[in-house]
Amino acid sequence: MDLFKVFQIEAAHRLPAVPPGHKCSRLHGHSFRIEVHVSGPVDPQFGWVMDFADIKQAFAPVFEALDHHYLNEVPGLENPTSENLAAWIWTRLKPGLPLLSRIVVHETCTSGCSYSGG
Ligand SMILES: Nc1nc2c(c(=O)[nH]1)N=C([C@H](O)[C@H](O)COP(=O)(O)OP(=O)(O)OP(=O)(O)O)CN2
Ligand SMILES: [Zn+2]
Repeated sequence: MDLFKVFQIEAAHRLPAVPPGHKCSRLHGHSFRIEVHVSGPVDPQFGWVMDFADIKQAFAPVFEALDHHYLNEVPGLENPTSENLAAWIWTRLKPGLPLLSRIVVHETCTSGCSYSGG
């Protein structure tokens, strides 16, 4: 069974590796929507894979590190593409959330990426 919880992060960034004149080389912001997915068996006693509140608790340090920050200044996010952000979140969540199966980053309403580790 796969379950997920969605978080919204307001943050600014610019992409330093894009060619000169690319719109994303300019400072801009997004309301990033982050889906955190976990997969596992349904516990027959509780009727759930895990408590949504435990996903929220695991995500809290990530939220604090990213929300209302300039992502380029966050260590490890010097090039804050959706891809790098998804991998960055995965690396920080996986140790405390072993059932983590996927991170989905919605950078805009029409753009994003999905990362399952590895
Ligand atoms: N592979 C990636 N490509 C782009 C990324 C990225 O993280 N990974 N990021 C950007 C920009 O940060 C940009 O904010 C988002 O790009 P885009 O989808 O082009 O944004 P628009 O609002 O212009 O989208 P439209 O729906 O096409 O209007 C760029 N590329
Ligand atoms: Zn952007």
